[in-house]
Amino acid sequence: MAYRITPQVYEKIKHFARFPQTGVSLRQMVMFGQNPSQGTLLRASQFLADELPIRIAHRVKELDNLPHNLGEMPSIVRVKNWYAQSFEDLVNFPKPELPQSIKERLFVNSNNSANKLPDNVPNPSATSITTAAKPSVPIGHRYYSNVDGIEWPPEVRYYNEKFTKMIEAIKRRHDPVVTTVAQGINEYKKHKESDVIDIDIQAFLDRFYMSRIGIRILIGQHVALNRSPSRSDYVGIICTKTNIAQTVQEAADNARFICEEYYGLFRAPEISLHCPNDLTFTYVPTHLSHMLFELLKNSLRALVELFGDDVDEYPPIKVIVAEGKEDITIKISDEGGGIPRRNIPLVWTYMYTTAETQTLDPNFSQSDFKAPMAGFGYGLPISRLYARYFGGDLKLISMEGFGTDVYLHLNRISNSDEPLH
Ligand SMILES: Nc1ncnc2c1ncn2[C@@H]1O[C@H](COP(=O)(O)OP(=O)(O)OP(=O)(O)O)[C@@H](O)[C@H]1O
Repeated sequence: MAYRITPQVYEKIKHFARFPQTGVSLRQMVMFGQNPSQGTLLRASQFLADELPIRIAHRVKELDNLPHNLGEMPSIVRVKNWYAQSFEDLVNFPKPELPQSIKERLFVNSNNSANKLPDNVPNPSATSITTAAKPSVPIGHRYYSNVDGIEWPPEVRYYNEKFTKMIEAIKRRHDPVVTTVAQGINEYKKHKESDVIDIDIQAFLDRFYMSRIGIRILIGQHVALNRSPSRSDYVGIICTKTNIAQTVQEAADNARFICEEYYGLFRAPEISLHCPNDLTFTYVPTHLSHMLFELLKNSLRALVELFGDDVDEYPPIKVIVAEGKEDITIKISDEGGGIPRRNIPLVWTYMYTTAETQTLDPNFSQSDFKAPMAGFGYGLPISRLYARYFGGDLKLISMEGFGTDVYLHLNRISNSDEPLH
């Protein structure tokens, strides 16, 4: 039977939505997650058991208050039900039953300054996402802190495993959120017979997808710490030695392959890379790959559409990586003809594409778009959210009639606050 939000659950959601969200920086996650004991993991699950329902409740509330009648579109209602269902799973999950002595030990180290995580600094990109950004609650030592030095009874491991399974299922339930919201926007556009996305809807989508990134990082990180055997250089999903040259090369190979398949080319345009081979930094490699792949795909497409699919050679795409104290910047330059200046603001809006629009299957349940060459108009705005998430940014400058330069700034200090609102 289809899930319905009961009035009691609604009341609870409203209650939770009154609490502020607590941000976690990349740096805090790295410091916390090194060789966690079962007790530390238990504290982390307690943090998530408090934090995730708050974040989810904020989203349900927002989905309820959408401008115009977007909230009534069937796909948006579907998404709201997923959020409410996950909220219920979290708040109904039983608290751990532990002997008193263990409970006491669990919080014993929490005032130990050696275990205290550094406070966040304001995210330099947060203000451009929302004008009403409130600072999130400092994480301090309340939640994530290492508790060690004792034998943890089997109940602790058992609880950690069950909790991990539950949040993994939530992550899976939310896999098709981006495509389903996109479907909802399509429904809305048809309804109002216009192609333009209102500014308020655009702002909602930025906040909504940004929050989704945060929730998925928290869950992904927790699952990885509980599940995966520890790999050197990795703390959960974060790699402390993310190699830029290697990541660009892999994204370039993938994008060129897709381009060759899509246009039936013998050889896709070349991509030349200027980057020290040993340049590494702390980042989530899957995010970096995703952004680079999307940007390179755009440049490849622009070149093939400008020069045609039957030329012997295209002007190569140049990828230049610069290492500053604060940022690592990756510039991608193509000679694909650029974008008319009038259209520049549009490239950051969702659903703006010059490719033939793809139809979205309403029952589509894949986690992300399965890489066609182009067609949803999500590549740039979503990549910018990923970049901003950890304090970076994405900028695009075009010379119409010549080509486009995209600057991907990645913040290497990585202690900026999560952009929550
Ligand atoms: N390097 C570029 N050169 C020329 N035009 C570009 C470039 N990058 C983006 N664009 C324009 O911006 C539009 C939006 O790009 P975006 O990456 O957001 O979506 P898309 O590539 O159309 O679809 P997808 O969701 O599959 O990424 C493109 O359709 C294209 O018209």
